[in-house]
Amino acid sequence: MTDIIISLTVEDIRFPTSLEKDGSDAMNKAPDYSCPYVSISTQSGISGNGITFTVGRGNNIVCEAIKLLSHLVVGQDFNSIVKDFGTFWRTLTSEDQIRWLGPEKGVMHLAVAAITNAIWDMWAKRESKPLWKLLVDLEPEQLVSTIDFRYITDSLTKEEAISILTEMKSGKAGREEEMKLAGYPAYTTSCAWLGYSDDKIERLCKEAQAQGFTRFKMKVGSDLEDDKRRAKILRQTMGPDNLLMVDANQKWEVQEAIDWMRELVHFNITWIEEPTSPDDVLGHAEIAKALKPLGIGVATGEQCQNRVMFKQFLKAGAMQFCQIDSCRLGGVSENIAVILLAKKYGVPVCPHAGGVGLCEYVQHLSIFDYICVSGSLEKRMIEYTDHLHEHFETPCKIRDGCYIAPEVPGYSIDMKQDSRAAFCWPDGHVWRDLIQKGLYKE
Ligand SMILES: C[C@H](O)[C@@H](O)CC(=O)C(=O)O
Ligand SMILES: [Mg+2]
Repeated sequence: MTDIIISLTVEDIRFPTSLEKDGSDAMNKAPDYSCPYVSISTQSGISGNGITFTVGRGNNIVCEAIKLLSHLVVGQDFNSIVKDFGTFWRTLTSEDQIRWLGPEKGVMHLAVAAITNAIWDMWAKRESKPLWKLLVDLEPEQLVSTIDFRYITDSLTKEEAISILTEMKSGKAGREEEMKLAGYPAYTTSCAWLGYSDDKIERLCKEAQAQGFTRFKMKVGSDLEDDKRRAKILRQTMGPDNLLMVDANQKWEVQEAIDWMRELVHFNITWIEEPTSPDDVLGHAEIAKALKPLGIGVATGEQCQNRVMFKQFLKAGAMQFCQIDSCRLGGVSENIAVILLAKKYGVPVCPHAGGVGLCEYVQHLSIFDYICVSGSLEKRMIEYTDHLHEHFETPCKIRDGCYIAPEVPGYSIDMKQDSRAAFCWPDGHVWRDLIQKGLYKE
């Protein structure tokens, strides 16, 4: 039986997070967490929502890119899509003329992510399962059929992917129980955005510890003396045994990254994230080699364009922590491809979640990773940021510093109608007020 997709709409939703410097870092000094919000529905009345993430200006361009792709979605049979998701995914990334705008990178790939995330949400809702559970219950062959293996077969074939998933069937039920009871370990970035004062960092770190967090990330890269002072505050507040990660958001040259991190080494740092350009595989490899004797790994991925780039980072020893991004990669299927690649190369996956809705999303991916692919929590944790959860119908839940497995069907991204109306750019009343006060320009 067919179930034709009859509509795809997109809204430009933005939050004025830059007013409080929430989300600020060395490269993005004043981000306004934003998302194109896609809604898709079928003739039988099933619907799904999806987002991708931007930091404000340009969100409208991604909305336009989504509209440009919509003719490839509307009119398609939803049941046929989920039967052969990989083929459908390729139609979105390989449209004869639009492909020139990527391929599989930048604005067009963000658009693919929003659309396919919405379709996965719709699929999970139809099965009355949270997305992670849909993934866990799919047979290896069907799960693998959602992936486009083009350009990665030299490193991971369909057959290898199926055998990884088949081997990991053993112990799945126990791991699923564990995720429901104890959850997946998290770290918080929310104490130490670059624009926060020293007092605020100390206060937020204490509050986060009281909530059960033992792992923290701090933004670095603008001024070395500032970084040392802030790292000292954090270390003193969190104590010597808790984990500290730092994130430079692409600020440095390769040698500069190595030198800067040598200056911070005595703060006992687990990883340096995005030390340099996200495209510089060999540069990352050089940094990783230099920092290995200091016990510091390199983490990257939030701006890693696609599975092909991840393949190179993983093969070159250029990332010790693989930071998949639910909205930068082309949705769930491409994230699964990278999770499988990471397993093959023995690199732990620690998803990026600094942005609106990303915590809601990546919890599903990591829980699936643990149950079906890695089977391990060693060196693995999901980022948590404490912003904007109140706008979602089913926000992620953190207990004792861990994400608790979601129970509600879908991909946890339904945004409240009131929030969408208030924060719609530029006509939502929140934006109208801010524009009128002269704080923003249309
Ligand atoms: C602009 C975003 O807030 C970015 O700083 C997030 C990020 O790098 C992270 O969460 O990691
Ligand atoms: Mg980062």
